[in-house]
Amino acid sequence: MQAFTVEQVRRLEAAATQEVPEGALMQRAAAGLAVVVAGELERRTGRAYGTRVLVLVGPGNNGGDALWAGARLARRGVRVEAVGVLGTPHAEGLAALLAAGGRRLDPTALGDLRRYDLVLDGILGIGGRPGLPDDVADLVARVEAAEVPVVAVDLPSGVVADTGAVPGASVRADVTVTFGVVKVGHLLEPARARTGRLVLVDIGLDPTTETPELDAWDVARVADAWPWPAQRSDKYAKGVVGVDAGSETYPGAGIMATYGAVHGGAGMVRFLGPESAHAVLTTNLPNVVFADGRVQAHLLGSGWGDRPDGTQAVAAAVDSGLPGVLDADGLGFRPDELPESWLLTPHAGELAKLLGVARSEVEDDPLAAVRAGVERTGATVLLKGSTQLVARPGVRTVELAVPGPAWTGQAGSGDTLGGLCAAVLAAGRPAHEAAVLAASLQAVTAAAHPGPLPPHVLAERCADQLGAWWQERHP
Ligand SMILES: NC(=O)C1=CN([C@@H]2O[C@H](COP(=O)(O)OP(=O)(O)OC[C@H]3O[C@@H](n4cnc5c(N)ncnc54)[C@H](OP(=O)(O)O)[C@@H]3O)[C@@H](O)[C@H]2O)[C@@H](O)CC1
Ligand SMILES: Nc1ncnc2c1ncn2[C@@H]1O[C@H](COP(=O)(O)OP(=O)(O)O)[C@@H](O)[C@H]1O
Ligand SMILES: [K+]
Repeated sequence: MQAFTVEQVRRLEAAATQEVPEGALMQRAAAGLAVVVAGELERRTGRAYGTRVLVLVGPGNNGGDALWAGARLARRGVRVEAVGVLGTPHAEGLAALLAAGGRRLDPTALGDLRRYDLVLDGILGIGGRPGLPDDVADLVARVEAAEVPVVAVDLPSGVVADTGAVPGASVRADVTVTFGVVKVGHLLEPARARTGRLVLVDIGLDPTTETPELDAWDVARVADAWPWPAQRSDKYAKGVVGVDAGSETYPGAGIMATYGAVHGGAGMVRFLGPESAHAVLTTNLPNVVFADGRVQAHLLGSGWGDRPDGTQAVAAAVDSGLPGVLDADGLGFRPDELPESWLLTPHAGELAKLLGVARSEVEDDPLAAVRAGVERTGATVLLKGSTQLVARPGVRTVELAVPGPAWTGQAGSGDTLGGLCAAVLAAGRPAHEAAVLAASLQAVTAAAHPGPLPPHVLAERCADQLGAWWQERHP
């Protein structure tokens, strides 16, 4: 699934408007919206006829969509009441609603919102500036407290369409019906969680003229793209990972990273980390080798702490000409320039440090931050967290891994993810693909095994998940 910016959507809409009569796009949007709302009413109450819908109407075309959809619903016997909450409502939309038997209410006459079966959020769409005025925020809070299902028109009002930021109050939608193309904010947290189920209505836009901002992977694409071994692949064809991770202070990081590399399907793992980790690895992963030797991909940095020879260790691995993953503390030892075949795996705090900005700056605009990470280092960058973004040199479109549950956010998950990435890299895949595939595998596995599983246990489940995908493909 691809997502676009507001500026791009405006261009696409302008191009489409040349081809059709005035107002046609809004009519298509309203028609699609009314179908989804009617379906939602039927699913929740068993019928649409006789149900009550409250339409919150802002000053722009987003309110227009909502009012025209309200008119269609009113003609089907839905009792539609509209309330203007910002500026002056779309004149033709309001007239259409009233003509279809809908009513306009004064905001002061709203009363108990629990009498409504559904609220339609037509306050702000792609024309919205961050932040809702206080009285609107109060009303939105009342809707949430009343626990009435909400369908958002195009975007949940209050979220930032181009970044996914939610700087203040915003609508929390159960369903968002968007038009033409998906917007960036639908897919990035925290706005993603406020979007609910996303429904895309075709209004005749042609997105092929624009370069997508985001390319979101889904599970089937991940499973299809996984570097499955060929029948004759031996351990070297699958790829050898050299894990130089952990330290005497943090031996666990090296162990977690090794679990990731083994369970991500590496043909062999050479462990080059601290000796204190050897006994645990020998007991639990006796296939791990402790001798130095040839590898197809490096993994460095997790749990290094303040390693005295960190700079030299990274330089030697990069100079080998092989691809690699540089994680956590290793990021501080990177050379000024890295090749695209090296994957950096910072979380928001680490990327902020790398860029010399506040963590909040990364969190408020992760797309810009991950691109800046590439610009700064020359490497491929995986920004970890609740939404995991991958950017690489010379490519505008940022890839988005399949998201997973928040359970994964615990110490050591990043270390195992580094190992999973290195396994895919060793199999010969480019760094950006290794990042998306590994991050998605971890997320999909966590979703299938909810709960606070320790990262090394989750890594074992990753191997099971790969096995399940393999079986689906080889029945
Ligand atoms: N274009 C097309 O072809 C199609 C568009 N479609 C629909 O149109 C929607 C976009 O419509 P839109 O451009 O009218 O913007 P919209 O989001 O309704 O709001 C703008 C108004 O809100 C105001 N305002 C903004 N932020 C505010 C704030 N924080 N607090 C207070 N006020 C604020 C802002 O005021 P201003 O910035 O001018 O001061 C302006 O008056 C789009 O999302 C989709 O639903 C579909 O029908 C398909 C065809
Ligand atoms: N809210 C979240 N939802 C889903 N996954 C998350 C969330 N927060 C973190 N994660 C996952 O957990 C990992 C934690 O990585 P990181 O912070 O580097 O941990 P560590 O360095 O302790 O191993 C991330 O890569 C991501 O995969
Ligand atoms: K809206």
